[in-house]
Amino acid sequence: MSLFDLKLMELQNRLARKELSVSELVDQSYRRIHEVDGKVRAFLSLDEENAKNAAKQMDEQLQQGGERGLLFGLPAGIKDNIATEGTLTTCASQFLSNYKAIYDATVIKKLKSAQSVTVGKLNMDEFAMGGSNENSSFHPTHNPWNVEYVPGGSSGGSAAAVAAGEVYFALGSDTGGSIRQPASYCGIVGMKPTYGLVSRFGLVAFASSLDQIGPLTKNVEDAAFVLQSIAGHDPMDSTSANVEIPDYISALSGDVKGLRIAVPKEYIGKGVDPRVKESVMSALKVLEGLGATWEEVSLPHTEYAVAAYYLLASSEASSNLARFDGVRYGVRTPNANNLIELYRKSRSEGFGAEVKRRIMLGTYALSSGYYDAYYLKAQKVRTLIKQDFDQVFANYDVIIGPTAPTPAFKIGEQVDNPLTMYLNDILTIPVNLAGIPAISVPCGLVDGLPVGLQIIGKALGEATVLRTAHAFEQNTEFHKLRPQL
Ligand SMILES: NC(=O)C[C@H](N)C(=O)O
Repeated sequence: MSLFDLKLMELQNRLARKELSVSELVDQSYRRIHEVDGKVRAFLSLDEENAKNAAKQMDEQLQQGGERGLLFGLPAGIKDNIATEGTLTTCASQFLSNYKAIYDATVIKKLKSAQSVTVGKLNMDEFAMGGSNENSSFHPTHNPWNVEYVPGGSSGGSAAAVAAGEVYFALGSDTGGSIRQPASYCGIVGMKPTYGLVSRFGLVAFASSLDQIGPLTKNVEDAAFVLQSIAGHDPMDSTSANVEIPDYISALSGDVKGLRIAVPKEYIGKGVDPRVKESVMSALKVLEGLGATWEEVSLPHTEYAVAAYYLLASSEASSNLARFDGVRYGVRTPNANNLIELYRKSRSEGFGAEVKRRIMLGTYALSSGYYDAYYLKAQKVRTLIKQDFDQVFANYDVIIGPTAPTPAFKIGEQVDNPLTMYLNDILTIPVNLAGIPAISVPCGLVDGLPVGLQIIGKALGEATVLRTAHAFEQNTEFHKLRPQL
C-alpha cells in the first residue's frame, strides 16, 4: 500500500507517531509530480522551495510537540483562480500570465492555519469557463484514467492531480458543476458546499451568485476534513453565511437507516448514458440494503436550467471581467495609440474564445431592451428551479442521480460544439442555481472510465450529504480503484 492510499487521518496518525515526516510526505508529492505530470499536465506552477521550507518547519514543530492543525503537513494543490500571496494566480488565462496575487484568499489563510502545505497551482478552463480543461490558455490537462480523455472542468487540474496521486487533496471552485463533474470524470470525491458556506474572498469572480469553493479528495472522510477546515463566516465576503459550522467529521459515523431518497426522473431519462444509469441504480440498491428507501420524483424545470444558467452566469461574468482591462489587471497591449484602443486590444489579445463568447452573450443579455426578455426571465426560471427542490425536500432527505450524463469524452471531441459542451452540465447546474450542497462520489466504471454518483442535500445540509456518501463508500470499493499511469 502506498502512502497515497492512506486517508488524511491515517497520515496524521503516522506523523504523530513519528513514523513519517512532513518532509517525506512533501518530497513524495513532488517526486510523483515529476514522474507523472508530463503526461497528466495538471499543474500550472509549482512552489517547491517554499513548500519544502514549510515542511522542515513543521517537522521541527512535530519534534517539539503541541497542537497541530487539522490538515497538518498534508500536500495540497490549489486551483489557479484562488489567490495565493506572492505566487502566480493566472486563472489559466494568457491575460493574467504574469499576475502574482498580493494577498491570500480566505480559504488559503484557513488552510495555512490548518497547516496543510501548498505544493502548486492547478490548471483549469480559462476563468473557470468550460467543462474539459481544453479552454486553458496554457495547455489541456489529461485524464489519468486514459490520457486521451478530458479530466472534466473547470477544476480539471484539481481532479486530475488528486486522481494521479500528485497531491493528497485539492481545492476547486464550482459555478455550474466545476468541482463535481471533474471529480466524476476522474473517479474521486468532489463537493460543492451550500452557497455562502465557504468564503469567496480571494476567489477570482466568474459568476458571483453561483461560485463556491470546495474540496476534491480521494474519499468522503477526507472531504469532511477539508470542508471542516475551510467553512465558516468571513466578514470579507458579504454573501458569507453567518451560521454555526457543524462537526462534519463526527457526522460521518451516522447510518442511513430510514433515509428518504428522491430520484428525479429527469436525471435518469433521455440523454443519460444507460450504463451511467445502471451504475446509479446499483448504488441505490446498496443504499437500500443499508436501510434507506427511494422513490422517483420530478424536478419539472430541469430542462430550462442550462439556458437559465448560461444567461445568468454569462451576464455576471461580463460584469466581473470588466476589471481585466490591461490597466488595473491583465497584460497590457504594447500597440495602442489611445485609451479606448488600449482596452480593446488588451482584451482582444488577452481573452480566449470561450471567455469572449460569454462576455458577448452576457453583455447582450444585460443590454437595455433585452434585459427583461433574457436576464429577468432567467432569474424567474432560477426561482422555479429552486422551488422544485424545495418541494422535493419537503418529503425527502437527499436527492440522488448521476453527476454527469456520460463518462469523460475524448480530448478534441466536443471543442467545436459549445452547446454540446454546455449540455454536459445539465445535472449539476440546477444545484448551483438553487444554492444547495452536493457531492460526487465514484460509483462505477464504464469502458475503464469512472462514473460519479451525485448526492444533493438541503441548504446547509452538508452533514447529511456527507453521511450518505460515506455510508455508500464504506460499502463499495470504487473509491479504492486507482488509474495506472
Ligand atoms: N464553471 C463551471 O462550474 C462549469 C461550467 N461548465 C461552466 O463552464 O460554466
